[in-house]
Amino acid sequence: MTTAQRIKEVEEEMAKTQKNKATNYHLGQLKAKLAKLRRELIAPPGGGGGGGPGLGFDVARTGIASVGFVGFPSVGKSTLMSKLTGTHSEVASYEFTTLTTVPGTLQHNGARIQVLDLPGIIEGAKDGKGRGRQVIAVARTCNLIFIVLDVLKPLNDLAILTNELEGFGIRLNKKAPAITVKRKETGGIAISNTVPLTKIDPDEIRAVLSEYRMNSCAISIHQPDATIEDLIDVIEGNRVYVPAIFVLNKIDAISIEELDLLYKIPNSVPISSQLWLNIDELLEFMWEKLNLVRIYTKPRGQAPDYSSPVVLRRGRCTVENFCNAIHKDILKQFKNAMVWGVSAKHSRGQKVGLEHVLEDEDIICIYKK
Ligand SMILES: Nc1nc2c(ncn2[C@@H]2O[C@H](COP(=O)(O)OP(=O)(O)OP(=O)(O)O)[C@@H](O)[C@H]2O)c(=O)[nH]1
Ligand SMILES: [K+]
Ligand SMILES: [Mg+2]
Repeated sequence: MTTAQRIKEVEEEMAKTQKNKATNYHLGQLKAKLAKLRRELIAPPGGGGGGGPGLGFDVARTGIASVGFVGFPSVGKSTLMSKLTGTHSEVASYEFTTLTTVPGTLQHNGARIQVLDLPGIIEGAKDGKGRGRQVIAVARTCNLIFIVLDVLKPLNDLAILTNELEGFGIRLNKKAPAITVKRKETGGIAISNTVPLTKIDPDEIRAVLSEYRMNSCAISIHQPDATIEDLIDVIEGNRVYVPAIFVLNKIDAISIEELDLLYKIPNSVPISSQLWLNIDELLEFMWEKLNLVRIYTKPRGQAPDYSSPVVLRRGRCTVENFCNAIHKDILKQFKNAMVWGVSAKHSRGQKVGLEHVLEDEDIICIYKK
């Protein structure tokens, strides 16, 4: 039996098992089995798949961050990408016009952002239908995913696409679960929680641990709504947590009343890529989700240069990161720096060292030895 067939078997078994106190253990086992099978698809034993060479389309990565376009065929991904970046990507009314990754770049708030137009995917993509697995493998490496949807049937399509990406270890708009798992040599299983748990059952936890042959370990849960899926994610460990925007395209085809309803979908932006409607809102939301930090450089005794910020990623935006982003030799000559803006303690500025964490739109002046 192929992995895909075994996955299907487990899924069928899950579908016919009613969820109650008595079946919690069994369902926990099945969920863990499923995760282990899916792992074989993400990174097949013996290599040759997953994030490794061969799977995914090779594109040179440029810019400070990348945005990948995922969606069903003909929802307007290439129309949007071509107009956003000025790079040509074939547009046509037939499905599967785009057959490979088409990269383009976009300048926004002084940052160079790579945009990856991808082939359309269909249900079953993660299990090997069409080029789906290659598309999803590229999406896994992006800093932001645009899920492009046809405004006429957004919710159903969104559910299918989210499920496809989840099957490949991608979690959209989610934080890594606040669960720690410590494996031990002996001592059995210890489960502790710092908050009351509402969605996870001890039987399920034991079933999952047994399925992973983890007979001695300490599980500690710090999140009230933690689920068994969250625990499995932590045990599997190869999940990526990627922000996503649900781009509802082709609003030129619907009425204003219908448009009002769409605004209720979280993380979504309605647009028309063809008539270029509401693209400013999309770009603003993109910027917010990318979580980038702009730093303006101020030469000694001069005004700051607001025209070309150094753009860093949040989480990697210390003064040291800033220096490295300019030139690797700067670190050797670094004495200290003055910083003005949100990260500075005083409005008149603060003298800081390499470990100081910068904030968006801070101004920095570097002093050399
Ligand atoms: N009405 C309307 N049509 C659009 C819009 N954006 C794209 N289209 C049309 O939708 C069709 C598909 O557009 P593409 O940009 O090729 O779609 P795609 O998602 O890249 O398609 P694949 O590469 O085949 O997956 C074309 O006929 C476009 O002209 C829009 O905002 N409104
Ligand atoms: K198309
Ligand atoms: Mg296309």
